[in-house]
Amino acid sequence: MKEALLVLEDGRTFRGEAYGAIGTTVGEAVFSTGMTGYQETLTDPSYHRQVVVMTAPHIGNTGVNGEDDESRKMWVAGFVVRDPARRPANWRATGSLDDELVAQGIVGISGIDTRALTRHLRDRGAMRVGISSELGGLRVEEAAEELLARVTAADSMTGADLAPQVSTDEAYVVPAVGEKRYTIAALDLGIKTATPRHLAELGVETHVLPSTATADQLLAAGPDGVFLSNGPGDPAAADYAVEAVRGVLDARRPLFGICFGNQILGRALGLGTYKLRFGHRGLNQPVLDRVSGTVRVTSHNHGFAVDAPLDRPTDTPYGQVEVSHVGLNDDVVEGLRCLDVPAFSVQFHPESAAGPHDAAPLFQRFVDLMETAREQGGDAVSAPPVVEHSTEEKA
Ligand SMILES: NC(=O)CC[C@H](N)C(=O)O
Repeated sequence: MKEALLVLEDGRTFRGEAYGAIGTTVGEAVFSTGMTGYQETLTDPSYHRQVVVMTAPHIGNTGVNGEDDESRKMWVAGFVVRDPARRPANWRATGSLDDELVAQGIVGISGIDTRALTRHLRDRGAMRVGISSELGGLRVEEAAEELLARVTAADSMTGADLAPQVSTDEAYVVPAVGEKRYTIAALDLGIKTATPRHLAELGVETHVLPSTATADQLLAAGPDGVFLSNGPGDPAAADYAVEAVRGVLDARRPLFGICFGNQILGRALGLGTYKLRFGHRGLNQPVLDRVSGTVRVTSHNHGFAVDAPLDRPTDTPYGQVEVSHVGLNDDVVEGLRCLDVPAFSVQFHPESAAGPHDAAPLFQRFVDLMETAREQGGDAVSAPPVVEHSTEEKA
């Protein structure tokens, strides 16, 4: 076993064993409470520059497979686990997680008391961290000191503009499954593969455009709607996306955003965003859908949130917006619904990769909005329809 070290920016140090690629890495320490779905987590572009601590104690049990990647590669800056599986066992497995981490150069650490580490992050907040498995014969104290210097020199997540680093360089199209009924433009701020796949099943052809696409570029092909994806970094740093969204709102095209997209819509409307102390990352976050009165158990991965009053609609240059969804653990804004333009968004993940399917009907809500726009002809459409979908529909 090769020794490895984890050092948090406040100096707290954990000793463990090298896991995945040998090396040194720094990033923002965050914890995910998902019991499953590590492959989707590792390949979710929203985790770019984050070192993910898994609270589930056994990781790697089902290995990796050729179907569950959410993008072209693993994006996490580092991976922290307690007890890696010694060998994978699953009918879909094509390899072991450990080998895949090595192949993709992801530095990890195992044998960590992830409960103690998570409690520390929960109490003190997300912070910068370093992992190193190249201690170079130094005493642990010396190695920890060296690593701490690298951690405190690293960029913080606040103010980080990361979407262009993960976005596609070239536009591409994901065709509809079966008959094509709608065409949308998707702003790729860090899109996951499951998203266009869900839309495709509803007859939607998705034209994925790079993160820096302008409103004119998004609207060039005359799409039925515009989609804003999830993505890494601080929404306060993505002014180009805010500008693009304002152009889409001006054009009154139906618009749906998720996660980073929710934050960007919020900013486009003039709302602020702020950094949560330790964020929401996991698969079982309860969210109240205030429009339908339903509680949905949802998949989350966010460290920032929109700042908006919960008790009344807010006046914006685009009319009024109300908070449509609220996190039941902490009253964080989890969704926005414009009342005077055809736009809405959620902070969580209806593509549910990984996670429960409770929120999948939101894609249908986007389709309903595009259908209404088509029937009424652009300008007449205002608020997204209030629809009560049963959770079985998509399960
Ligand atoms: N999954 C996401 O889109 C994350 C959005 C943003 N980077 C945050 O941390 O809040």
